[in-house]
Amino acid sequence: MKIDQSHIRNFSIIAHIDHGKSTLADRILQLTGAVSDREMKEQLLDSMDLERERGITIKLNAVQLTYTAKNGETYLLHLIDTPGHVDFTYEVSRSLAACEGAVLVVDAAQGVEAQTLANVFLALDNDLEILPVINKIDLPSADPQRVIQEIEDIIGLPADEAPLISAKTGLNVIDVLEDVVKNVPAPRGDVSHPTQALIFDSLYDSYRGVIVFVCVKEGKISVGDQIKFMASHAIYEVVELGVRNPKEVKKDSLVTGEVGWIAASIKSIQDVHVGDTITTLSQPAQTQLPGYRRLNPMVYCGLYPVDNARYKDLREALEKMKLSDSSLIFEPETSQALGFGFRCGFLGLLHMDVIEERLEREFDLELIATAPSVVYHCYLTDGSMLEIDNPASLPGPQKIDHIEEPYVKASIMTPHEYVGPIMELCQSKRGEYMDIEYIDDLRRNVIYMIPLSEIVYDFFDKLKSCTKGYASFDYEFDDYRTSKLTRMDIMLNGDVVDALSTIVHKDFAYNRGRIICEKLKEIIPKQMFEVPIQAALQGKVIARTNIKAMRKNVLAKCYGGDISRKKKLLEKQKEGKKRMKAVGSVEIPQEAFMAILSVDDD
Ligand SMILES: Nc1nc2c(ncn2[C@@H]2O[C@H](COP(=O)(O)OP(=O)(O)OP(=O)(O)O)[C@@H](O)[C@H]2O)c(=O)[nH]1
Repeated sequence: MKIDQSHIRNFSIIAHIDHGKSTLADRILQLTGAVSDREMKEQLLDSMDLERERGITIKLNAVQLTYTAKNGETYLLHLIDTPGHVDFTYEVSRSLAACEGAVLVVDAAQGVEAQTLANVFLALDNDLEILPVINKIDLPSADPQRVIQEIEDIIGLPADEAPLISAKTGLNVIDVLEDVVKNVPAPRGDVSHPTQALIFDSLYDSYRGVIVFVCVKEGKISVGDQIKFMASHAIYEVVELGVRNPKEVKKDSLVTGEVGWIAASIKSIQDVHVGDTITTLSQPAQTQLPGYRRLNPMVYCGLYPVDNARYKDLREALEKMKLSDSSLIFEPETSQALGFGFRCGFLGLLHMDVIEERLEREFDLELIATAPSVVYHCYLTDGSMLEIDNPASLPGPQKIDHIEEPYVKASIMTPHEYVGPIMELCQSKRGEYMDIEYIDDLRRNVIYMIPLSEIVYDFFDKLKSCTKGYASFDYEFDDYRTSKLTRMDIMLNGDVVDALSTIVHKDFAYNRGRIICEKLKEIIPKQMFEVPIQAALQGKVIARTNIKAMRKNVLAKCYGGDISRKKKLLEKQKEGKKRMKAVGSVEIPQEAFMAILSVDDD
């Protein structure tokens, strides 16, 4: 069936985590008959195990649906799934750039939350028509009127006609589709123009090479066309292309307004970047679509195979992972303690966790991860600047003029009764007070400038515990500021373990040093001999303890993750000795490398 461009609707669903985005997507797939009820697996769009387990959406996916509206006309809908977490902001933004509209799902019991706002801003940046939808009205605690008022007051969108739905039961979901058909504009491009297709995702297929997901903004792409990736200048011939509905369907061409996949025997993984523009050599475009940027990772850590012989496997796994995730970066690194591995850069902490877990699960690797670090700007006395993403590579103090660290602007949305504890927490993390915004009678938005390195430590967990999980947190990079920073080394049995070095604020160094030594003492199992643990600043020992007692329960306090992280830790712990690394004469378990994170300064 041929459907005219005026009857195409490209849209995303955006929401704060857990407000029901995936559930709504499932219902829409069912309603449009894309999947039969029997085929319906819960949360079909979230295809990765890991996502399902964690209940977060990481990968983008796009499906083509046909929908016959109440006006009797048939529309072609492209539903583009966006990842929901702040770490994936760039991918969200790119996937939104492929759309003309966004369905904004707001939980009728929770109301507007931090990421609701963040996503709305991204949608506005991309000039999208935003359609609010109130979900979970089946819940006894639902208060749709209050939420409608919030959407109008906080976001400034008219919401009195927003569909009131239950994605769970399917109630009124059809109204969402009617809303999309009526209010989302058709794609604007022209099929006779030079071709411009936006890459918003890619994945690696071992038979066909890299599969690229695109939205054709202008012109068309056909099987056999020579295509060019405008940022990387690479040229390939299209072997196959098509759409997903959600099964893969092959087609002869993708025309303006369509969203689909392209296979072109792409073997070089470096050629494909999310956000880049594809054009054809027969109808070449002069300019790229706007918005492409290289991503700067915010958090780095070292990843090492437990078994050194698997270094090559780790490299291959990272290369493959990079295909579906252009924001991952890595380069070889060696550590005296851990051998050969990679320094990897991530967009944020969740991103790091997810990549690590996928590497272990999908590639059957056992990894040791070092504590995450941010990127410091180290200004030397000769006037030059070094970017330091690994504490071990910080030069000696006599060469350093000053060091700058990244600060983020943190917005914490919270019930008003937790404002006090949150301010105390932020203050203890070297935060600088900016503002408290009044949202409504019950809620406030607390804004602080905080060093990213403090968030990399145990900020999330602390925040959760001091607000009983009621606060939601969002951060964005602000700028670099000068701080009194220094490297703290940890010595085991007299040897510096490079993978345990951290960069710390001088005022906190003594306390942290002491706690880390204590913590390592708990975690590192008893050896055949007594092992001194020391913390040192520039060669000067500031804390010391000895390992000799029986091993204690590692879970008690180490690496204060949330429940799932603790479980992960427990599992790793069960595997026991396997995950040990012999460092000099001392066996160190994985937890030790993370323990330096969960340091209580109080
Ligand atoms: N009672 C009720 N529960 C719902 C409704 N819609 C979704 N849920 C539940 O809310 C939880 C979160 O729903 P998801 O669809 O996974 O939320 P999401 O926004 O996709 O979450 P992320 O993928 O983490 O961003 C699940 O347990 C759903 O079963 C609804 O209409 N009513």
